[in-house]
Amino acid sequence: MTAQPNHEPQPLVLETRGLVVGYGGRPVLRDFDFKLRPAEVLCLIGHNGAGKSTLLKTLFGLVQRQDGQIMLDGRALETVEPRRLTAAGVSLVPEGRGIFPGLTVAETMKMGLWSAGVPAAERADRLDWVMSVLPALKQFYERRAGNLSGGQQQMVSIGRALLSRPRCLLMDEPSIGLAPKLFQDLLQPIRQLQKDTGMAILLVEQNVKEALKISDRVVVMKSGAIIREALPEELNDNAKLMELY
Ligand SMILES: Nc1ncnc2c1ncn2[C@@H]1O[C@H](COP(=O)(O)OP(=O)(O)OP(=O)(O)O)[C@@H](O)[C@H]1O
Repeated sequence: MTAQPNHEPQPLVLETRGLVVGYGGRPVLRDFDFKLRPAEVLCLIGHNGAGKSTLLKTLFGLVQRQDGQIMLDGRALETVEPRRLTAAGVSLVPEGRGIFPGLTVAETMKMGLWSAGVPAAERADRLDWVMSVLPALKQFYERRAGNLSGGQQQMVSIGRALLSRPRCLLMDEPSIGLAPKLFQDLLQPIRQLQKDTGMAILLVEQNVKEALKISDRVVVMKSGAIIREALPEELNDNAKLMELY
């Protein structure tokens, strides 16, 4: 008997069903259904205050949901907290970079290896791997993070998020404060890594024009709801984007 091809669709990397999240009793996301597919770069855009960061933080367990399900690889998670998500291959590049200005890049990475739970015997190789993805890190490795440019700090933040070798990367406005050229310098290596490894990326961005260049799918949010799903090429002229804002 010949083996039958497996037609089972791959499970979604992350999914929410009926998600409800808010602050102090005021809901931000209501009955929110969302899907992140394997090996895609999904760009999440929308007005300030639409709830994009809230979604990312909730998916990573930094904000607690009030109701609904969060599914990882098709299975509902009982507890959603950063350590559990990191161990399962999800990593977050937080809004505002989240780096300690007084630490050198080397110290930041050392701490990152520890908090990602990388076994001591694998740490040197893991660092080498991150440096192979972002070689520019070597140029300022011994400098204090607080003395670096915005683009360099963002590279440190992304490098730290890669230390766990994630298969799913959540990025909250990595381009904030960066010129378009810097955006591409920073994110093209991540796009390449994503293509090489099949990693899934959820990218929240205000810099829509640059973000669309490296995205496979776009979701537009407004006031806590998804108002449009599209391919990047469907939104690549300003008029179409303006309709959504
Ligand atoms: N810690 C918090 N406490 C209270 N309200 C909050 C908190 N964080 C966010 N909010 C509110 O929740 C709503 C959604 O905010 P969120 O940061 O998720 O939006 P966003 O789409 O990421 O916007 P931005 O692009 O401005 O970051 C906003 O009204 C915001 O004021």
